[in-house]
Amino acid sequence: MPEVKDGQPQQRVEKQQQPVAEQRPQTEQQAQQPKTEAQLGARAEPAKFKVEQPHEPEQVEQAHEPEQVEQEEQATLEGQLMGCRTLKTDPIPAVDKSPSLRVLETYTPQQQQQAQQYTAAVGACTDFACLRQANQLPRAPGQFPFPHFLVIGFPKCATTSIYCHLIQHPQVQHPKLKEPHLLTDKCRPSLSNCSVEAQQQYVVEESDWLPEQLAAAFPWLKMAISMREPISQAIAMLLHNPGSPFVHACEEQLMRGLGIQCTAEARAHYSSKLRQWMAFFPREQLHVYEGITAVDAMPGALLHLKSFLGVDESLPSGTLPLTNWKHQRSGPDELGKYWMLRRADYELLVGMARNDTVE
Ligand SMILES: Nc1ncnc2c1ncn2[C@@H]1O[C@H](COP(=O)(O)OS(=O)(=O)O)[C@@H](OP(=O)(O)O)[C@H]1O
Repeated sequence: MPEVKDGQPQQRVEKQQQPVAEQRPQTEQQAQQPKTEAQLGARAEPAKFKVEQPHEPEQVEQAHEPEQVEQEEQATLEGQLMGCRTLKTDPIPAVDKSPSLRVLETYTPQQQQQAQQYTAAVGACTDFACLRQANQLPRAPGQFPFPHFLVIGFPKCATTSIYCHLIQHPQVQHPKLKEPHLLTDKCRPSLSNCSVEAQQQYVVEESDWLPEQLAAAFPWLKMAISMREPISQAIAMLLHNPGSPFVHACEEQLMRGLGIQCTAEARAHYSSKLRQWMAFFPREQLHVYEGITAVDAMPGALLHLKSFLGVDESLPSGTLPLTNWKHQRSGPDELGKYWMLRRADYELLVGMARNDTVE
């Protein structure tokens, strides 16, 4: 999970070089690869909710020459941006993150020491109990407790693009992976029982226990919740992996124009999930935004998101990249056969969406 450092130092000691293969968790192969049926099924289930979770604490790096550190940081960023290409051939341009480090110069030696000690303590943790203890340490001005925010679901609501945008923000300390899969059902029923090893098996995207546990462990946490107009969200869910048995099972309905039964399974069921998060987090810590996938609404939605997170709204840019879109994952021919949406089917979908909204 990105840790926002509100105008405060990005601790270079937190950076850890990885082998190139590990640096590219969201490469085209991985980010754009169709997910397995189990993954798609899990997303489609009403009880599931996608969570971008806290990143594995990074180890303290050995001291390096400043030039070498700079080169390594640039290489790391380029590695991460590999999975954030707008199109297969157009990488998102890297931005200069150095201005965020200048705030260090305004700190007194004691504040610098506090900032470094806090960052090192948090970075050395391998479980939630340790993290809770590290968060008792004094922090430098502007230094947020860690983790500061989560970007949570819903699936197919441009979360990859949001990750790609935020990892370039100089005030955001981001996870190495977009979805680190840090929490697994081995954590149940208590996050404090989790070791980092256990947490890495697979995500528990379950809103029945997670909000309560997270609120208890990190009461300051801010939650950004991305939503999308429900019809295109459901269609995107269905076409996440056109070659999958899940889609084949629905093929007849899809060929008729996205049959109601299949689409019903793929729906996000926004309200029931949101209710569970709202039960445990105060409203001011929840930012629910929709329309970020709509051309007209995107700039405003992006500004509001960054304002909620407490970071400079103008950085790294005012535009959300377009990543992980269906035609990038599959050829247009493969998808094309599913685009014969008839008026009657469309009206059924609208009716379903309206019911969702009423609910
Ligand atoms: N900037 C921008 N504008 C408009 N639409 C956008 C943008 N960025 C991502 N998207 C669309 O978001 C869909 C992918 O969402 P996710 O990355 O959250 O998908 S995933 O759940 O992580 O697989 C995917 O939707 P579909 O193409 O309908 O599948 C993307 O096209």
